[in-house]
Amino acid sequence: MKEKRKTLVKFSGVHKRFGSLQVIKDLNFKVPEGEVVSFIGLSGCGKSTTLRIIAGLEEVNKGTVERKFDNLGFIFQEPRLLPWKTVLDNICFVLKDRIPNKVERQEIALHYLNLMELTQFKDYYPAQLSGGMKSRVSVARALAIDPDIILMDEPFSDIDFPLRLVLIDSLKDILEKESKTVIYVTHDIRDALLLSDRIYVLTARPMQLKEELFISEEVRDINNPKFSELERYVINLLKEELEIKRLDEMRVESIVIK
Ligand SMILES: Nc1ncnc2c1ncn2[C@@H]1O[C@H](COP(=O)(O)OP(=O)(O)OP(=O)(O)O)[C@@H](O)[C@H]1O
Repeated sequence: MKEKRKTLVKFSGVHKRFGSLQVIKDLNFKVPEGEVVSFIGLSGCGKSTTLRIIAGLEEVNKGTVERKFDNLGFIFQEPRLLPWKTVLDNICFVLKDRIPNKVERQEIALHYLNLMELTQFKDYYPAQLSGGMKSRVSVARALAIDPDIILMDEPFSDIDFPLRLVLIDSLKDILEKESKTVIYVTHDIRDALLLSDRIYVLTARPMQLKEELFISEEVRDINNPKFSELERYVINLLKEELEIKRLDEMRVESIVIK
């Protein structure tokens, strides 16, 4: 019998408003330990808000949020690196409390920089890096901390697709080997299909779950015809949501014009 995994995050009937703007409406989902779970939805639907709620940075207006983890790593949409420290030192800095030995800290940092194809830039300062390189440093930093759960908010959006494939491959390897739990937010369907065990497709705002998809190892391969089939399927789900959003906007405009 398959071992039942512990649930690290569970949303039950969650609602979130900013003033009069209802962003999340009756959202229900769970994130089991050891899974990579992606959230795919249109821009502005409420994905980052959901991550911020999981991280305890936002309160909800209604519903319950269960969090069964002690520490988390948060990779924000904009990489938050210390500008006065080199790439290597940015990572060593966050390891200070856990790893007292400096050489050991550097070894861990270099291991994750290598995975993100950044070894040759270890002595650069953040201002000398491109946007995509900074994002990769923030991914390496979150992995190095070894948290119970990692929240990733579109970390690869500034990176061209061929390099993204290489990085996603490295990331997949390490996530599998170390059985990490990850919540990955993106509007790139291919990233989500390549990385995830489970995908939550979201509706346009107010955000709800539109569909839950389980992705097998076999499908997580860009050369598998089932990959393209599933990609088209998700594109169509999002197109439906775009239509609904447009109709809603037209309705609001016509009310304003009246
Ligand atoms: N602190 C806030 N105050 C007011 N409105 C907010 C706040 N944070 C987010 N919003 C609004 O909530 C909605 C959802 O924002 P959010 O950043 O969660 O979307 P998203 O799905 O992550 O978008 P994207 O994919 O473009 O990053 C947006 O309309 C945004 O303007």
